[in-house]
Amino acid sequence: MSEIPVLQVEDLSGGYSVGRPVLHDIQFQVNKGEMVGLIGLNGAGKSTTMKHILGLMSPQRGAITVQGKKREEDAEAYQSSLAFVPESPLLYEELTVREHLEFAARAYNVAKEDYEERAARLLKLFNMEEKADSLSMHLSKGMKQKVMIMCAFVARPPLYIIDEPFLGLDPLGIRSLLDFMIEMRSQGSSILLSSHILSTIENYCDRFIVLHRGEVIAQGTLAEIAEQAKLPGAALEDIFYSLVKGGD
Ligand SMILES: Nc1ncnc2c1ncn2[C@@H]1O[C@H](COP(=O)(O)OP(=O)(O)OP(=O)(O)O)[C@@H](O)[C@H]1O
Repeated sequence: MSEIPVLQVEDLSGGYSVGRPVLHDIQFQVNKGEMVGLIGLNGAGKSTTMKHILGLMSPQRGAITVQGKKREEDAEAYQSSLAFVPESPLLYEELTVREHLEFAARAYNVAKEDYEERAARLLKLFNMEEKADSLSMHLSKGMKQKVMIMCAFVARPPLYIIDEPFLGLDPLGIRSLLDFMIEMRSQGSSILLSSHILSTIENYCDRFIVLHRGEVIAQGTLAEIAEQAKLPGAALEDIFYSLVKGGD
């Protein structure tokens, strides 16, 4: 028997006002231990899809399940199964980096020893040891983004929802993030990642979902979407360009 998907989005339609959906019958899943890239032009509906998954918006039609459960069935279990890294950092100005990590660990009921080990490793990996006791208002933009990323990874939920994480990160930070995501995936975590940096995610994601004007116009492995675009062997950027042009 196959395992239930960690995330299942079924026939999702939704948007910001009733009668004017931005998303139309979105259908995809993320399985255990998979990293899936959500790609699309500005305004395609990537963040709106993520807001629905996070429970910040309610579907107008369709359903979303995380580990087989809808948010309405058990909001606490649903919410603790996922961590979100937003596109723009949202931090408490008067808290230090370490206090943010502690706060995240407490919210996800992480045991003290696990927290200490994870926090030390993340601070080192993201080159933030020297800033651990700095207030977040004294951090650079990229450092703030690193705090959001570290808070998600300190929690270690089964599912990560990561919205355009590379903007503002330096090349070392990008590499650290990619390596860490690979490690989490190899330990069975699932990741839904949106990014415009197609050449970066091309070699890291197991599958891709191409959103265009609120619809999924293609999905599958690189080889599968290349087939759908009739461009076997092409790079993700060329496949994407061709699919989006064809979708207009
Ligand atoms: N708060 C909002 N109120 C009304 N409409 C919105 C709101 N946020 C986004 N939209 C609309 O929803 C559609 C999808 O936007 P969304 O932010 O999901 O796109 P995106 O794929 O994440 O784009 P980007 O790559 O620019 O981040 C767009 O038409 C946008 O104008």
